[in-house]
Amino acid sequence: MNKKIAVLSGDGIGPEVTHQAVQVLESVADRFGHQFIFEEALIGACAIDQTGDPFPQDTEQVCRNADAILFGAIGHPKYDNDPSAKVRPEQGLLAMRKKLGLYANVRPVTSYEALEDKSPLKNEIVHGTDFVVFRELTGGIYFGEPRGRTENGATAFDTCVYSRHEIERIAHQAFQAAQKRGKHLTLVDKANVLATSRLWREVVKSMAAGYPDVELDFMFVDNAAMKIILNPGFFDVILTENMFGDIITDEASVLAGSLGMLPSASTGDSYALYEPIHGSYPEAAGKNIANPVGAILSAAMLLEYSFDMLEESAAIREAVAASITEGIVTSDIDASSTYGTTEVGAHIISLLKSSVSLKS
Ligand SMILES: NC(=O)c1ccc[n+]([C@@H]2O[C@H](COP(=O)([O-])OP(=O)(O)OC[C@H]3O[C@@H](n4cnc5c(N)ncnc54)[C@H](O)[C@@H]3O)[C@@H](O)[C@H]2O)c1
Ligand SMILES: CC(C)[C@H](C(=O)O)[C@@H](O)C(=O)O
Ligand SMILES: [Mg+2]
Repeated sequence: MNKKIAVLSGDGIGPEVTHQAVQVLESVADRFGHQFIFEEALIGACAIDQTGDPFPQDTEQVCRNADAILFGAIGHPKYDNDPSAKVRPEQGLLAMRKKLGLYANVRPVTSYEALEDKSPLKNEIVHGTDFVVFRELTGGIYFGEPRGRTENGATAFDTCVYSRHEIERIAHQAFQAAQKRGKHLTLVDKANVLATSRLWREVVKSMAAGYPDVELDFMFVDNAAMKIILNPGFFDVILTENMFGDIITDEASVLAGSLGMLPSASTGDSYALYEPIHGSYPEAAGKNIANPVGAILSAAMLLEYSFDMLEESAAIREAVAASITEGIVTSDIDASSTYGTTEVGAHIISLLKSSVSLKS
């Protein structure tokens, strides 16, 4: 198959981990007889430096022309530490999500048996963790208007807005995912306080009759933050709004071993983008210590979701799991490890090659 992939590496560790994901995709193409054409484009702080715009028109066009988009991470301390900055890297990411209509962010959370002993949590808690978070990505407090400061600057305000339509379209996806998995959907919200959460509850409840085989329950986000760590086995599919989903998935990454482990798919009606859930981890940039697994597993999601290449994506997941079992991991997973980003990526590729040649 011939496919065009837009590659937006971004800032900090973004280029390092994305490079490993691209190498993995090249290796898949080689072994399975596909042709992937990669087109790079700027986003985030590096785009501001070169064009003044965190999501330039050229980048948008590259995304629209591609069959799928692979994204790294954006963000730079010079903006994080300057609250008065008018243009920020994060605006590029948010503009991209909004303009491309990427409303459903799917974040799978799985634990690895080989990492249970290294977890700060007890083995029996981490063991068998396997749930997926459907995070709404283009609404809520991230985008609501009005937002800003009063004239004298003494007060700031953001607005959380959700419409029935925005809730329904992602809720259908979460119900359908639950039907294919453990048939259990949990809506995480703050309906005891927020009007938007009460609308989420009303809409999702009204849809439940269409999915009679799915058990639906509701949990307040503060309780969910605790239960995810205490009893992750309770969860199968979590559906939640934009900001709650952002926060609980960083927390959930502890179950997988590190924030560097979790991949995601950001999908809409016309485009799909794949991104590790972590940020640009500026302290690690250029040091060859970032965990590339979240980016590599995002490439596996890309093959599965956008290209329907199930065998290819499974091969990547198996190679990642085997590499972890062999202890070839970065230092965020095992502090005594001497393997860096490139060594872990190269090892996953070597496992991928040998597993494919064994099968053929
Ligand atoms: N999607 C994105 O592009 C995205 C996501 C989150 C944060 N950010 C941006 O990234 C910058 C840094 O933010 P932050 O420090 O809060 O979040 P971060 O995700 O970059 O890093 C937080 C911590 O997670 C760990 N970590 C993250 N990725 C890792 C990896 N691949 N391997 C090993 N450990 C990893 C590190 O301990 C790090 O200190 C900010 O500018 C922020 O706005 C961007
Ligand atoms: C950088 C930031 C805007 C972004 C978000 O909050 O969505 C990030 O944390 C993420 O998880 O992708
Ligand atoms: Mg986040």
